[in-house]
Amino acid sequence: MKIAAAGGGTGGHLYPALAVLESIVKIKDIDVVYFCVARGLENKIIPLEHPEYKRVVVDIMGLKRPIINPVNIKRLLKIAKIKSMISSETKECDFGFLTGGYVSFPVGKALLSQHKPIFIQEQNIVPGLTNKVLSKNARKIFVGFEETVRYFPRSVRKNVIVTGNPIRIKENDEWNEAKDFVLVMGGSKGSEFLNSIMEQIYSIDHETTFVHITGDSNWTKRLSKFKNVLAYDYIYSMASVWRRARLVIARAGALTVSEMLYFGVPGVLIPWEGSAGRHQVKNAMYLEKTGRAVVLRQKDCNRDNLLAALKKAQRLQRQEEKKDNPATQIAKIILEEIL
Ligand SMILES: CC(=O)N[C@H]1[C@@H](OP(=O)(O)OP(=O)(O)OC[C@H]2O[C@@H](n3ccc(=O)[nH]c3=O)[C@H](O)[C@@H]2O)O[C@H](CO)[C@@H](O)[C@@H]1O
Repeated sequence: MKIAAAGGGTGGHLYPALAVLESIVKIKDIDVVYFCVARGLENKIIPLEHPEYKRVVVDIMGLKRPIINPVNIKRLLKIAKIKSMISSETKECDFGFLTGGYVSFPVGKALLSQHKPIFIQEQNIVPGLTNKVLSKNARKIFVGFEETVRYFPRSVRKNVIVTGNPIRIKENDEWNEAKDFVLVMGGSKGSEFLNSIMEQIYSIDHETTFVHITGDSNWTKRLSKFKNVLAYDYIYSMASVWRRARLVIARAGALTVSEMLYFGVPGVLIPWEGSAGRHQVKNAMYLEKTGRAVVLRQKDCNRDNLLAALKKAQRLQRQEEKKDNPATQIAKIILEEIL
């Protein structure tokens, strides 16, 4: 059997897909065909970590927001052009697992036109456009949060299953450069805003150990001059990092938020206000409501307010790592449906 998988551009779409695919393959020997965005993170990570997957590179770009934009006509025409290439690849596949992002749209459409079942997974509290459209014909829709269900059309809600977001735990994930530190991360691409506000904190806090993922080699060099800061462009073994962290200061991408809950690490969230439908704000608010984070809006985020938020977050206890990974549950449901 063969599965057509897509979801990428950023880690927030890619890692949940990998977590589920790895769980599926553990149970049943299925070949994976992964549709990658040419400039997406998946096009870099998959050859490194899953050279056995067939990689199909799709050269498209996401639609600009707001949707009514002349640039989008050109982008939609491009999607139409590569339709036949995608269809000839999905012809070989038996079903699809899609985690959103614009590449999932043409792949989902191609599978549906060939009458093949698709399964989708939504990470954010507010679903993305691709998942909302594809949900109408999806066999099952897996969501990270209970609140997400009401954002799907009434007619498809019976197919929505609340599982929590799949957590990617890589085999041989063994980062051990530090322990009991404050992790700083701006999602899978880093955040210029977090990098620069944290530089102000580092210039006065010389005691706390920080592990800071910058997403940018210039920032890594610049922040490495502080003795108590371990700066990285990117880390490939995040499970071990989470297991060793005491607190986190981060953007509120769905996977950051879900990993905080899964690994039991509390922290300060400064949501990226530009996210579609302001979904990061909703992700962050959810975590604050559950008592696992202090939320600081970017407009209020200066050095002193961030220090105060950090102090407040220090009162939140670290919790035990969760035992059940939603990735396993999703894999089992898909296989029950397919086999
Ligand atoms: C800028 C942007 O478009 N962000 C979106 C993107 O998140 P984005 O990928 O930026 O961030 P997320 O927090 O959702 O996920 C990041 C993922 O990358 C991993 N990681 C991160 C840094 C690193 O060095 N190594 C590493 O493996 C994290 O452990 C996590 O699994 O998709 C998410 C899920 O749809 C959305 O909620 C975000 O709003």
